[in-house]
Amino acid sequence: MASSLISDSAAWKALEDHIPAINQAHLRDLLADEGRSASLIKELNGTVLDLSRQRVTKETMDLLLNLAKEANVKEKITKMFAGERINKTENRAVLHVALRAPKDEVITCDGQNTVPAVHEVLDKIKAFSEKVRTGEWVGATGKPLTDVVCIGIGGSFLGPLFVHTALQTEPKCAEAAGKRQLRFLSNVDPIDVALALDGLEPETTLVVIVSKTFTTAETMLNAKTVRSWIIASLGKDAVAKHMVAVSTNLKLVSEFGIDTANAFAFWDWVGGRFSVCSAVGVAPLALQYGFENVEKFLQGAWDVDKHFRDASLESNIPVLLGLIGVWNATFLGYPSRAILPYCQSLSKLAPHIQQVSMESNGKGVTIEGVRTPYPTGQIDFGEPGTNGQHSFYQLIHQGRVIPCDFIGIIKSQHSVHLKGEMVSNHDELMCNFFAQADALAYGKTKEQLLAEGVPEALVSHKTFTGNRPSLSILLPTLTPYTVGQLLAMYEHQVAVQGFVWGINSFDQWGVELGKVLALKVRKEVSLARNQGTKVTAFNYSTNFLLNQYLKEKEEVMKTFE
Ligand SMILES: O=P(O)(O)OC[C@H]1O[C@H](O)[C@H](O)[C@@H](O)[C@@H]1O
Repeated sequence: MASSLISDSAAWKALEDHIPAINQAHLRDLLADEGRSASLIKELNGTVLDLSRQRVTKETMDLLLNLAKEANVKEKITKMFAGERINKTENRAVLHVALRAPKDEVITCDGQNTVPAVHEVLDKIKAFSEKVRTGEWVGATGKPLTDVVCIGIGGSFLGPLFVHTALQTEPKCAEAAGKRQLRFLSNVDPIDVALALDGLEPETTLVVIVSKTFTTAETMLNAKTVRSWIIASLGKDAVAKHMVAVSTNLKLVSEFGIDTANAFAFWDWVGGRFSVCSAVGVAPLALQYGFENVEKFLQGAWDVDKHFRDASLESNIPVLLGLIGVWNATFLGYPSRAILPYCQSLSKLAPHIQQVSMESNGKGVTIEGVRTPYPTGQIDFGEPGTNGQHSFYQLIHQGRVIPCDFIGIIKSQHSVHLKGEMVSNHDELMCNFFAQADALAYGKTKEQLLAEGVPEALVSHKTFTGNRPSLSILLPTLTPYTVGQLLAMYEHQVAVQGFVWGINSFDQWGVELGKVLALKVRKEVSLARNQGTKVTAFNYSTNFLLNQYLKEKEEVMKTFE
């Protein structure tokens, strides 16, 4: 197939030609047009998306939609849902949507309906989690397993952590969790092992090893370390009662010593960073919050999936989000995006979306392998508001332009209103949510400052240029259902961006080189430690640093087995 670059298309050129017109317009003026604002506000099952503070006009949106047509976005969505192998470099389908499809849906891959297999695993998790939660499944000494430690990294960690953090303060979920604990062990740093196991007893702990491949070095070393912790206290036979696994590689699970009857499968058509709705997230979350709550989370994601699959481009929320992302990152030249939830329970949203977005779209070539002459991907970061306001917002207001995603919740998980205070605590938080978006858009002019009597010498320091784009997402509540919606909106936004850029959002070759080099370093470190020799295998700097590091003999504080 001849490779064609989207940037050679007339639709792309029309957008480039349109940039000067947008550079003439200030958000202050654009926001005065109420019709424009109304047309940029969308709603889906109670969740509102407001794009009116983006640097776009009706013409921009039309041109972006033309670009989506030129890039065959609709066809690509259809191919994704049809189970075509759109992840060409790995020859895989991309079917995380099948993970949340209800039983009566048909989503095929290689002529096979995937939905029954998905529900078979869900049923297995339901039965297992209920047994553990009710105490029918006990540990080696007959005690119920009240604490769960999940071992996994990357996609086998960030999604479950995000959802867990969002649900742990939700009243119904908190009640369902009771005194149970869910912890995560991801980093191969032994400090993370110490933190994850601190205060836990092996006899009441269930370990869930989560790894798509079951070969990830960090996860395997952590799994072996925690297995030793269990064996040291309860003996070898305890492993079957205290360790279960989630993986696509059941052969390696079994070789590790885990009975595959206690393993929860998923499939190669689920990418790691899109796997939170598979057993990767469902197993730990069902253990903590009960299966019914996790079902509602899947339902929220599925409702957005259906909308993404069926809605026209013009009214399709993930498509619009994706187009705005492309417009900002590629055409307006804003390489970053800040994810700013005004909700402490969403504190792990940004780290999760970082992987979903940056591992997916951080590519330098098109799906046909041609170097992209235009920038792709976004640098994502974020913190909950109001914390971020007292940290990095200075740069966002007066330094570089960073498009912001503001996420607010209408009804808090925890309402407090002190007598005598003008507003409730949640209202106080949300006042900031509303104020920040307008502060960025409108800014503050020299004239306003002078009228306020600001001394001349300070005027330029206190001036805000404004015209800084943001979008607002308003969720009615933060429940398993809306967390599912939010997740799917971001997942599909990322896919749309990749579809437009013409890249493969579903592979991650960029993580390989470092892993391979680490193997070589490991070999040299082991040799040097065992033989007391100096490292000479690398460049001057690496040899120097390694020898400096190896000078000190490590004092091992703990050895198991
Ligand atoms: O689930 P695993 O096979 O252990 O993989 C964990 C992680 O490994 C790599 O870093 C990949 O880049 C990630 O996409 C993946 O999520």
